[in-house]
Amino acid sequence: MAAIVVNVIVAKNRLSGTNEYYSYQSGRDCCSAAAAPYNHHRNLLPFHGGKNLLAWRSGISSMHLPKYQTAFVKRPPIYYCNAASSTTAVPYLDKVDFMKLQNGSDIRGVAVPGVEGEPVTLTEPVTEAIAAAFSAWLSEKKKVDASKPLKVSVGHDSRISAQVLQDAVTRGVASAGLDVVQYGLASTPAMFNSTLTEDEAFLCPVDGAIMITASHLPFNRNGFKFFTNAGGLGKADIKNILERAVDIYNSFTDEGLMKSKGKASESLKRVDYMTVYTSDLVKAVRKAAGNIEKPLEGFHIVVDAGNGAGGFFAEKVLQPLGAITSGSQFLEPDGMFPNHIPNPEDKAAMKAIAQAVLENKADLGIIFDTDVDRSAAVDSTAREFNRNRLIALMSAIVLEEHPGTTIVTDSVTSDGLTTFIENKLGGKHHRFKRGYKNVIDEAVRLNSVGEESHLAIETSGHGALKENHWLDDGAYLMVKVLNKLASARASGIAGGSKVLTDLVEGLQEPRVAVELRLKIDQNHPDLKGGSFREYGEAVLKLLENHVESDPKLQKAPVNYEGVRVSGFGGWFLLRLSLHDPVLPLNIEASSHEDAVKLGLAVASAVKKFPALDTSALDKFLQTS
Ligand SMILES: O=P(O)(O)OC[C@H]1O[C@H](O)[C@H](O)[C@@H](O)[C@@H]1O
Repeated sequence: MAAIVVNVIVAKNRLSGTNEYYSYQSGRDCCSAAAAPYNHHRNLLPFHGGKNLLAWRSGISSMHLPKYQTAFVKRPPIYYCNAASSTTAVPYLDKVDFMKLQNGSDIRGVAVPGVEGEPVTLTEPVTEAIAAAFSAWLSEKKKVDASKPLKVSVGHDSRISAQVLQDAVTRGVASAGLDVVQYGLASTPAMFNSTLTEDEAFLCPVDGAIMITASHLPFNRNGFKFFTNAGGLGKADIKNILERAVDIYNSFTDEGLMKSKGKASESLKRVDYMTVYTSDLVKAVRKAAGNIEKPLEGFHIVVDAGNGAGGFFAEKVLQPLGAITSGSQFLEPDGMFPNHIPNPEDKAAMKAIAQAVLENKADLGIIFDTDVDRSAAVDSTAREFNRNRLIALMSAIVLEEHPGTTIVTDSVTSDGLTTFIENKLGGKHHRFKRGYKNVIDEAVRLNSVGEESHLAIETSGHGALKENHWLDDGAYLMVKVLNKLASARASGIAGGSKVLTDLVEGLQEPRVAVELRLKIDQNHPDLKGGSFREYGEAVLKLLENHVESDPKLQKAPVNYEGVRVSGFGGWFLLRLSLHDPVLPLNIEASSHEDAVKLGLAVASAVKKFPALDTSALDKFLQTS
């Protein structure tokens, strides 16, 4: 249970039965500040839009925390009158809408209190119930041999709630009778990989894996991704797990919760799995370079991990391969993300790595998102390989190895990319839907019906290759880039990252490329009790009708989501967000004027929907 009393976070420590208060001040300007005294919390410096940040943590090992997160203040307990110990349902557990925690094929929620309007949804008991539900789901999927319990690996990114949630996940899995192997700080792809690795010394392969992450979302969020050796769980399985979690949560008793703590300590093991995973990456580069020990000797490559989990790449992958990594930045895990959002789609993040490359006169820059399933790069002149350019680069590499293969991408890729893949590289571009799971599943499907595909990749920087078990792995994408660098040099081509830049030569890029996100107000009377999805579909239908009656616009002949339209030398796509009550609008054109013409076509349709917040579009149309 968590209650906010005069802005101070009060959280019940279920196991000790006490409530604990913690507050701390955070933000760039206060890294060295100790915890704010209880009476002085109102005087905290403004942070994140002027809000005071107060956060609760318990049981977080200081090992994983940067200096300003370690100074928590413990306050005397307040006892709730209904908090008596019980062997029936636990009375202080909040009512939780588990189904709202589903975010496509992930689970996401708020794990840290203190942000106005964002109450904690991912509490320890909720987490414990979800982990127990996954374990029950897994036991049903796999044939359980009673003499050998199933094994589940658990890892996390750098978020400040990671340790608490890892402990709760451990209790949930153990309470279901499964063994738990904790990896600590890990990447999402490493967790999937642990279901495939054959190495008993590292207790692998595990039967299931749980990654605790909310990718690039703000510090107060967290979530879970689940894997078996068949890949990441899909939407239907996540829904099933959440339904199971409701029942488990509702039948929690104090006694049961105490027992799960005991079981957790009995069935828990810890393993340094990242060593196995990183040595596999190193081996892959060495093999591709003809078994040279240090194929990157002399290359200067800087890494920007954005204070996420990707710092390992410099020391554990690049250095053993001989690369110089000085100037690498934000490698230390810090769940407050004090430098920039760890997201290769973010402009500030790309600017930071580009600057680091120039300052260090490096050959290449590599940047990861928080949990390392996404990545991007910059060449020695600071030219970015992200979004369409990353797809173009990866397509060039993969099509050299597999001529004519189909490249599956998300829906917001540019027309120039299609021309590049099909005319310059001789491949086939299959522009599918947004969502990394969607593109991967589509590539797998194409192969199953006889259409060869070796790469599924999104503009977001998610990418998976057939040769790597369709594992969605930002680090492996970079391994492919490194292979190219190393093999070019082995065949006598000098010039560092120029070999990469040359590979995307000829890719036409639009002068203007924007994404405007139009929010649907779910409480607006115009929804007439319907869902935001139905409302969004109605907007799309009307837009489609408008387009059909306008001779200057042409609907894309093949399109898998939303309304994609060409006109004025550019294109737009309006679609429903995968997760949010939002209609993202992407526009690309060769001039702002043409982009505005496309935007006006959308505006004339969307204006008829009062629950749609079109201010982002209006603002775009007003700028000249
Ligand atoms: O539909 P949107 O709101 O733009 O979100 C789409 C994105 O959602 C998540 O971040 C997924 O990891 C991405 O694979 C996906 O592309």
